[in-house]
Amino acid sequence: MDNNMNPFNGGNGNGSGNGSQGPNGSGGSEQNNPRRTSLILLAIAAIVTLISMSLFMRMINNATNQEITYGKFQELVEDGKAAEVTWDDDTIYLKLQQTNQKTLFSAMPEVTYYTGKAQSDDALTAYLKEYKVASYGKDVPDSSGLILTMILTYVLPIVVMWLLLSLLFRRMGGGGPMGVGKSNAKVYVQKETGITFKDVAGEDEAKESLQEVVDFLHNPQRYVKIGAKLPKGALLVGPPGTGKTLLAKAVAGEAKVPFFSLTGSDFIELYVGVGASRVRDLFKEATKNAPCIIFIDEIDAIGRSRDSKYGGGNEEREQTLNQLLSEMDGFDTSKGILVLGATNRPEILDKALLRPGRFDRRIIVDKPDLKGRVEILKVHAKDVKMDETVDFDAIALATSGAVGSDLANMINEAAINAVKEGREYVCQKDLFEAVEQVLVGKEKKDRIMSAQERKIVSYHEVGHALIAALQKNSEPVQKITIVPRTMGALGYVMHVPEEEKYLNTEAEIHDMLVGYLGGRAAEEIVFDTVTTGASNDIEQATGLARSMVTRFGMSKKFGLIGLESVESQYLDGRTVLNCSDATAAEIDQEVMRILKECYQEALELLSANREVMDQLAAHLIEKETITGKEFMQIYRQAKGLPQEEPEQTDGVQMKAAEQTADAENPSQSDSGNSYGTAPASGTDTEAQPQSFTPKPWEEFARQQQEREDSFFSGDAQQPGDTQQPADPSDAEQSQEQDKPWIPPTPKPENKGPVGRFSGASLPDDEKK
Ligand SMILES: Nc1ncnc2c1ncn2[C@@H]1O[C@H](COP(=O)(O)OP(=O)(O)OP(=O)(O)O)[C@@H](O)[C@H]1O
Ligand SMILES: [Zn+2]
Repeated sequence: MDNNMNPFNGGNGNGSGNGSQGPNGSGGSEQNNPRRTSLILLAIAAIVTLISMSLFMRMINNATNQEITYGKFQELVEDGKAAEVTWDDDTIYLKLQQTNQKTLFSAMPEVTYYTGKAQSDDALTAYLKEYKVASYGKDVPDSSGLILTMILTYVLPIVVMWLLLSLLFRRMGGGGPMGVGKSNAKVYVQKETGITFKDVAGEDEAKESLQEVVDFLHNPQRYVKIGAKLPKGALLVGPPGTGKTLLAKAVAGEAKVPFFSLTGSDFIELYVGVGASRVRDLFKEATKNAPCIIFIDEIDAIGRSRDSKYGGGNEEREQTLNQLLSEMDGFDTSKGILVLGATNRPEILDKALLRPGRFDRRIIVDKPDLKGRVEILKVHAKDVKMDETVDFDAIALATSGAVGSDLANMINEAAINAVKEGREYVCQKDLFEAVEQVLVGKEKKDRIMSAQERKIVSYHEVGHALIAALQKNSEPVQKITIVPRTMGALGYVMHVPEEEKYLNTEAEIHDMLVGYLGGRAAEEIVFDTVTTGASNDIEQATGLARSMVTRFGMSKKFGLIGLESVESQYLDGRTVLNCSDATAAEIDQEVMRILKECYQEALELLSANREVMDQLAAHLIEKETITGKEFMQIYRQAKGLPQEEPEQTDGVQMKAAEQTADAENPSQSDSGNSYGTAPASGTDTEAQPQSFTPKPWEEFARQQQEREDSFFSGDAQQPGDTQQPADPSDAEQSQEQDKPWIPPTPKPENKGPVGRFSGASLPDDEKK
């Protein structure tokens, strides 16, 4: 529920395309060993075969050859029983006359008799001639032919078999029959990657803790002299795409030591025991190369808790983990081996892995704040040509909740957009477009919507925007559009916060809820019927309202009770209820009550401003997209307010930023009317954008200006609290891209809901 609100958490924000994975170094020396072993093995196999073959041949020989005395030989010859006699240097061989009689044994080979040769060749020839026995001197069959046959018959098949097997094993990824269990760790020395702390923007605290480690690797003696020990391991923890892998590489780069990089799943193979032997191998190799860094990415793949709650009980994984635990105990840190791990799910790691002496440092690599985002944008914009309109502060403000990989992706999209339009420099408009692309997808220009559907969507979006404008606590509207997007939104309202926020007040959340429901309220007022387009709004509103009840202690009925806790704070922010079924039913009632009240309020606000709404909608239908500035102009005019920009308000009122967007997606079936050809599908609704978390209060002033000049600085997001506190729940609707999201909440203090959407900027002045 709630957690999902945060679109950025939703996983779309994951890694940018840059290869963030470990480096592929050259295969190290370990390659040679398997090859040598294979050769030795082949030789042994051949020798064994030959020996056993020759033994076998000798046995057959023994059965067919029989030694006799010389006297017996003479007797056989003289009796005329000999059929043929041959001899070599010192032996005479004799075959008997065939008996013609078929016996049981006739299939047996003929027996050859042999005896020592006592005469010279000539004498023997003469002697045999006398008895008319056929004779051939030196005509013994020579055994070399036999050996050749043997090789062809027996050794060749063995070799062929060996080759086939090796091929098979290699296919299976084991590096030859003997390669199973070798670690795939690639050694690469930092020079090759050239990543240093400078390439990692934001994340100053994480860099600081890692800096100490680097220093230790540089001068271990200094620490050893005092008696300090290098931490054995440090665990980098944080949401996907925040730069954990990048940081690990930067540590190796800064320390200029070899860097062994593996992913947790590299250890696990088909056979039980392979993982453990890979771990052993890895540490052996690392010890040889000390000082060095071992980096295990996605360590949860092997470090998952051994109890069954998180899917423990896998023999291979347990063995691998046990081996890792004992290796980490075993190595001597004064040699300078540091194990870095990275994970998005620290909560599922085995406790034994986290205790001091193993991964004793936990380094949080969280979503970047406003300043961090500006820095990340700058790092990635280094090699991109930008013109003078580019203002990273405005982009950063609009992307609260975005992580490093999202921002890297946005810069790249912007550059691609500029090229598409034939420009040589990237301008601010490209960047904002890229932000929207990442949040809500590209414009879907080929979707033709019927006039009626366009009208419905316009009123729906205007409903959201107008509520924002009428409320005090909403974020300013940056842009309203009814151009459908590929991620499902049929239209959306983008809000940009005036400043990054870490907390949301109850009033802000309430206004946010009313804003979410404003789209549906507008439909009901104007068309007397409702469509499926509000599904995402409803989902967002429900999640937010639920978090108010279960996590923020904002319901009178329940008071300050924690009814839900967040389970995976860095990934989807999933929550679990910790209350009885009866209470769960009451929670539902309470959520329903809150939503009903908010909807009622939205209906009242919009009904009271029906004319303004009609004017705005007419304008939107005609233009398709209007900026926040245009929106405010029409709004003021319709309300008879002075046109100038309002002053800034004091910092106090911060609005959470959020955007509301809605998507409408109507699936036809549902209530939606099916007017249009468009396939609207429900999908639309949901495109969720990612949400970024909001940030601090810096810069109020700036924002307003930006707003004014907005090219259109739109943005969407609401800010929730930035850091983790927030809950997700509040996130806004996804569909529209504007969702606010709430960040996961780690710290209690901050949990705020997240941003709100709607706030029109103007309202302040005019406040309803
Ligand atoms: N703080 C940052 N500074 C500069 N670039 C960043 C930063 N964070 C992320 N990036 C960009 O995002 C890319 C992906 O980051 P990285 O692979 O380090 O994320 P990760 O935290 O390891 O993610 P995962 O948990 O999904 O493995 C980097 O290659 C880099 O281009
Ligand atoms: Zn909506």
